[in-house]
Amino acid sequence: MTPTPRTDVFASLNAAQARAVRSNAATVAILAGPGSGKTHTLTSRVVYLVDTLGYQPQDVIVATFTVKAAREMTERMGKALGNGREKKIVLGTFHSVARRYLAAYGQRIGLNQKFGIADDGDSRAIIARICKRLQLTVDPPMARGWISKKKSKGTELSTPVDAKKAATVKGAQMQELETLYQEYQDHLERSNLLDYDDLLVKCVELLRKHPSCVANVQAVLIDEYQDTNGVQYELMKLFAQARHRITIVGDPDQSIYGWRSAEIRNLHRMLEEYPKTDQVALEENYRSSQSILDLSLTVIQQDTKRYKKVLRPIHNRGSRPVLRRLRTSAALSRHIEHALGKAGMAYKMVGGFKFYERMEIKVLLDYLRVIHQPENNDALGRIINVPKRGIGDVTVKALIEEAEKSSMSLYNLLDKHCRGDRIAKTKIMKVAEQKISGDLLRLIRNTRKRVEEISQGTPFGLVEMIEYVLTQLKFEQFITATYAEDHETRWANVQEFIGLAADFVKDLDKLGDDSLPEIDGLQQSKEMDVLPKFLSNVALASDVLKDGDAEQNKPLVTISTIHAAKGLEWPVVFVPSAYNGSIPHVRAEDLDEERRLLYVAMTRAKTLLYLSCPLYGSIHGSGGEKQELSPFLSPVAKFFARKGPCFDRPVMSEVARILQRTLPPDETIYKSIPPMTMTDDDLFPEDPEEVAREVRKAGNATEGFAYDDRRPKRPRLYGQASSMSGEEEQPWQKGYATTMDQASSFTVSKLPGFVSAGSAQAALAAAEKAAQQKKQTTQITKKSVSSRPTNQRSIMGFIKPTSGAGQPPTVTPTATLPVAPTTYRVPHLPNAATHVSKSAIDPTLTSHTRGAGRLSRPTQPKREPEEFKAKQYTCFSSSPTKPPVAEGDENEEPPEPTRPSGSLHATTMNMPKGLGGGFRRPAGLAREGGIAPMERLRKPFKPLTINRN
Ligand SMILES: Nc1ncnc2c1ncn2[C@@H]1O[C@H](COP(=O)(O)OP(=O)(O)OP(=O)(O)O)[C@@H](O)[C@H]1O
Repeated sequence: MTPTPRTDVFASLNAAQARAVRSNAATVAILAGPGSGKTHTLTSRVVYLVDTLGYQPQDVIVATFTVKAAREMTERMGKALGNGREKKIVLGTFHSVARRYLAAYGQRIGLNQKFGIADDGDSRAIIARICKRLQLTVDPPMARGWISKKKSKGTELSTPVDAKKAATVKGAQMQELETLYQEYQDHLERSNLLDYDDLLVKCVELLRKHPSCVANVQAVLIDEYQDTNGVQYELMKLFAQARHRITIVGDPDQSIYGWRSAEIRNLHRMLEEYPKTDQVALEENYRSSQSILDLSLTVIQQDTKRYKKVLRPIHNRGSRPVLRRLRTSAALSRHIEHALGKAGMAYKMVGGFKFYERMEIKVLLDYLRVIHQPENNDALGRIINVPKRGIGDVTVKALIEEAEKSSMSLYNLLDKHCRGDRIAKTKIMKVAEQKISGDLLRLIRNTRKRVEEISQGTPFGLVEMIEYVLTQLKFEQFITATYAEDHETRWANVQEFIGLAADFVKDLDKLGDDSLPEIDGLQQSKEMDVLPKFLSNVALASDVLKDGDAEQNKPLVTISTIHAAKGLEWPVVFVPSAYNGSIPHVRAEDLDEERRLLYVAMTRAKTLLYLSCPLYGSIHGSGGEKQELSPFLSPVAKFFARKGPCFDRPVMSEVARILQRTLPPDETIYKSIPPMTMTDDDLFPEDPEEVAREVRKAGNATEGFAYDDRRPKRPRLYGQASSMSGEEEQPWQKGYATTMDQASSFTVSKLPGFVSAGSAQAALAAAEKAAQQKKQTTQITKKSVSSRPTNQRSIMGFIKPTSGAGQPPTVTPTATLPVAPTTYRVPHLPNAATHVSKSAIDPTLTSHTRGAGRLSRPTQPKREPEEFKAKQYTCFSSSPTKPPVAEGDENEEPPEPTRPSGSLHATTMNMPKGLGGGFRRPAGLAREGGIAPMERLRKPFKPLTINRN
């Protein structure tokens, strides 16, 4: 078939990017800083390999770090390749590509083709149960981390760090860990389950023993290479074993997954193992303003051991990044969500609590898992009493033990027993028989039977199956009876789940079958059912594009963990809680990784960057004590502005220029701002302490006086309509799409961790319906021979820490903002359409006062404590205002705040939850002091925040 007309892949590439794309070397390493177009270059290389060199798309493997990156690449390649050729590329996360190989060829290494995936929750539960049963003294979360590290290290790498760590695990404890490891593996095997690490380990085993499975592979390309771990490195080599053609892109400065066994040394390994690697350095940053880039570099350059590299901004200086001292600034996403909800601004949550980890969704998924794989004892154990069937935890445990003793699956044991074949004649079995024979087994049996009948033409797809299960279980009644307070929201989640399943089925058609290409003489097992594909997608999806929202391109604020923000970009970025204890996190083991994390956060911003640090912490997070600015920021704090820019025309023009968008007329920009409203960043004082002192001096520090750092009675700057979303706006369109072209929508997870407008709508509808029902009824229930040209710097700059000679630091350590060399180019982008409209303010807007300088501070009105108390409010990055500390009383215990502080990033200690790790989870709706669910549900645009991490 003749490919359809394609776009010129080189049109959107600079010289270095183009060189990387057309490199003839077998191995190519593109290592560059943030925003330099690594992902864009990698994608373009795939297009070049297929379109120009004529590689068959199905002979190319592309491994990305997230599901979202995989989708975006597919989309971009689709536009460039045409004829749906992108669907044939074997593209996905390491885990999903490994799963595809195991599904197709796993039987060669003895895998049952119908293997399931044990997700994090499953692994945690299995380990905890073994620890309890064998009375092990090891901490289950620590043990789980140990097992995962042992698997993800790969077989080729053993490091001094690991040896040192192993020495700290004493003899007896090591013995326990080994026993636990063995038991855990045995259990997974019996249940025909593979955990995430196993997917990679087993795929390594398969490809070592059966290289023929990848005999067709012409090229392997890896995104975000700095975050690959040992076993992923081995897998990369094995994928490429036929022709050894590998292209990697990465940035050591953005290595933030050390806590998940990522090996920053994989880069050395690759350059040593493939000495002829063509190294390409990309030195231009297309994303951020010069000021943002310069300040981000001052942060990362504090790490003297890092690989230095050049990164030049192509954009103008832009507005100076802001570092705000606020009296309080709660990192808890809940406060931010609340403030956004209050302002009527739509938002989405990324990297938080996973959608499919919500109880009602988990239960449904477990039913589907048992239907697909009845031998999954864990899943069956979890649903045996949901909805309630009168079987307690002790009985469930005893039943699982009984099944393990009888060397059969719990399902088979119960099934045989209830059919009269009484293998185990225990009392437990009798109890189980009485309580479950009626519905559970029948439901599983009937559903499986219906699935088998599909081949005979019965329409019983995934959605029908879910609906059938819901009806049989009377699930809505069960939700209503069990979760009295937030049943509408939970039922709305169930509706959302059905919608996601429907989308998945549609996507299978749209994105194509993910089966592997046929290789001559090699037989593959084919996955015929949608259910196993859906289940593995759920288990492997960490963040997926929600097509609906992308299509509607809804403007949304994104609240995200820093880890989940990796690879993405936004016009404006806020980083709250930049204090010592939050970043670096108080429990962090690797300070350099924490610094890199802050660097990743800062370099996501295109035009405006705000960081904030609270003066005081919370009682739970930091004992209510005075907070110190993050040590990564304190040496460079003087370079930041103390408050944000005033959004006057010059600033807005600069923003438009950097974003390469047309600047809308004043009318559009300021239409939602009430007359006489200032666009200065004066909602909070520059120095909250100074204000407090002045207020006290003025005699307002009366007993019990609550200091308020808000300006009195200031109209809101945001309204229902955002200027960026104005209909008149005509966004600049590039001839290609990259990572962030759909910034406002693509981080919306298809399955986990998001709150979509659909869900909110469904919740509202459900709330309404429930309210009506209530009225009527009563309650129911990476050395090298370089081929690089002379004008390209060596990539070895990444490997050898330099002393600075020959590699001028980007930022000069003076108290003025680092000035860019005059050789910096003012952006010249082929498609840039920066039209700055007339400079005069539209006459109809003359009534708007936009502040141009420092404003005099209004006098703080004297307030009575009770009056203040009643007016406390939560704003973006703020927790409720605390009462003042009277002079002389600074050492006194501060009053207890109402909310604990938390951070929106994971640390080296976040993985083992039992060690106190894990993201702090904002309270659920039902938590005391929270927002009443019904009240939230009744408000339009009121987002849901239930059970989110
Ligand atoms: N040659 C180019 N001309 C214009 N814009 C470009 C070019 N190359 C990349 N960009 C733009 O720069 C931005 C960053 O690109 P990309 O996401 O590929 O960078 P990256 O190096 O992968 O970033 P990070 O490491 O931070 O994830 C994108 O908005 C992309 O459109």
